[in-house]
Amino acid sequence: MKTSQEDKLNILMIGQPNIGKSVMFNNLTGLNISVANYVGTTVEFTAGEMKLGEHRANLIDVPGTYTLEINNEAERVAVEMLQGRISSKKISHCHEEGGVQDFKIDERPDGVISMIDAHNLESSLYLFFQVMEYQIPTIVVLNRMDLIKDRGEKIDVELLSKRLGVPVIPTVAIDKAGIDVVKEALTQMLFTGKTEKKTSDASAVSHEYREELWKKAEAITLEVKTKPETPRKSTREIWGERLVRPWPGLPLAGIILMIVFGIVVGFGMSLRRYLLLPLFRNIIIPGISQVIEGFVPQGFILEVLIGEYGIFVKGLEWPFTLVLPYVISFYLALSLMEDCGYLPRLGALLDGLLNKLGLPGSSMVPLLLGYGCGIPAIMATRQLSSQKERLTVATMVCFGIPCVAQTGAFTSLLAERSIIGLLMIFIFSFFVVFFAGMVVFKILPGNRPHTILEIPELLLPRGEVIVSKVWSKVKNYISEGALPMMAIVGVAAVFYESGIMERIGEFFSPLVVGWLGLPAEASVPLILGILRRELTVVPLVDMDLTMLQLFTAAVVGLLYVPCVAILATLAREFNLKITALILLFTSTFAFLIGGVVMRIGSLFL
Ligand SMILES: Nc1nc2c(ncn2[C@@H]2O[C@H](COP(=O)(O)OP(=O)(O)OP(=O)(O)O)[C@@H](O)[C@H]2O)c(=O)[nH]1
Ligand SMILES: [Mg+2]
Repeated sequence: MKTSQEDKLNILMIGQPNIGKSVMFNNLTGLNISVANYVGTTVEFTAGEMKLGEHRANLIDVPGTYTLEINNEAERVAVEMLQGRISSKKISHCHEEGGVQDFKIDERPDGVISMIDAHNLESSLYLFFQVMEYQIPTIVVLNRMDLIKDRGEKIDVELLSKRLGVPVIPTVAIDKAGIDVVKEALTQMLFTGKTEKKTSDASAVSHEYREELWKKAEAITLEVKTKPETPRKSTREIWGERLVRPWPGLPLAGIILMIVFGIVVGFGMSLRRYLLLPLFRNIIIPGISQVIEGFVPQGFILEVLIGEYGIFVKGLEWPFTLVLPYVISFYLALSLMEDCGYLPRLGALLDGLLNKLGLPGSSMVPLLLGYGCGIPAIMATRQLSSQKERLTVATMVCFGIPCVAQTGAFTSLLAERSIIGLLMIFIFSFFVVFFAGMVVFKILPGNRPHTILEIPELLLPRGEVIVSKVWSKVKNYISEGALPMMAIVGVAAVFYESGIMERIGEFFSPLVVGWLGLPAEASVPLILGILRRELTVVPLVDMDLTMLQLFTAAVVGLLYVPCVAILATLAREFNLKITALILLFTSTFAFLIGGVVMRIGSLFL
């Protein structure tokens, strides 16, 4: 085995989507990768190190797949992984200290953890049989045993193990139950058992063959599973079903979304007003300013550091008091919806609407992720089954879905002046996204493939998961959002103090002043916005704008180009031509529609 960690063995964890692989991965490696209650959380392979007694091994969390028949990108890479033909770039290797490193696996893995969902035994077994064809030493982890108990069902684990011919370990990953036994079984398989690898390229996927596998899975399920005499449904299951039916699902969805909006805006605003703003304005910024004044003489440098637009004034105020409160409130709301399994239910409810665009309900997840950040959203489109769907959803995300930082900026900009204005921006965004999706889907060649929407269990959200998710997003925002924003403000401060900003303003003034009706200084955010999306909006907070100007600027900011990081993701996931087209169309439409909004608005306001 040639790996970058020469002496370590590589173990793949393979199973269906949303059955707890990533929770198990975190338990086994002590790392903290993202977990969510919907299909397709893991779109990249993640590798981490696992201690097995005195040995160490690499564990690789493979994104969930239903089969190994290469129906989509995730399945293709899973197969390449089993065959040991994967390029290093696709795997992010996490360390306990944090950080990600390139990792390489160019031979067949040494072992497989085939994760099986106790709750969905039959279809899990189908995948298991396909994994077994690669003839790699395998153990089965039978997860979500708690859900079986809820229903009053039983699984004969010993008999299952006998039928499958490999060790089967029952677990409840979220309660860390069974983890030690999994480690023990792995140690046995890898270090005391025979790990000889036979070569095999399993690709026998004829129709008859698949039928045969299904029959086998069904027969074993019938044999090992006992159902209670009077099948009972848990309250969770009953509500899980109610929420996807139009009645009472739709009205409840309305209420839930209002609550979410309330949490994001209300909680975020209170955090800003009562905690972060006073903290930064009255304590942190004056404190830093005092220290800097102590040893930097009056002049250009002092102005860049602590002048009106200085690095330690706006450079702290914008990221930490304008955006951070909403990063916290948004991820709190999203994590709650994610963890309890509500997101895909929303997808199912809106399936009809999405179908009108030609999109499956499952595209709801990448679209909603886009409200956090466009990058994971574009990556999550990998789960969609055709290039046409992927591109449609990616375009929708780029065109009109504000990222969380931008939402924070919009809220700070508009909510205090007019909640209706803020709501209108979101409704407007919704229409733009819908329209962009419809047009792109029409233009692109290809048919609508048939897809099935997977609805996960409705689960009670757990406090510690929510806290750890929000915390990891906040850490991520500080290192990848706030610090770069400070640096950009620093550069802008140099331009501002040296008078270059004014000249840039003059240059763009026909467009910004003449067409959009904004003051000349508003061209600055448009330039900064290419670097970070929220910067199209944030600087406007400190300008003295009318309501119509605010709204126009917000519309331009919303439709304006995606930030550089998203452009890079687009280029990587699709290609340069598509990236360039998206860049061209977003910027053209932003100015075009911004001007039109201003003209129509001035008729009324
Ligand atoms: N009831 C119950 N829920 C579990 C268990 N293990 C995980 N979960 C929940 O199942 C959901 C999915 O967990 P993940 O670890 O993200 O699933 P995954 O298999 O990695 O999913 P993909 O990355 O989409 O393939 C989360 O909400 C978990 O909290 C378990 O043993 N019992
Ligand atoms: Mg996962």
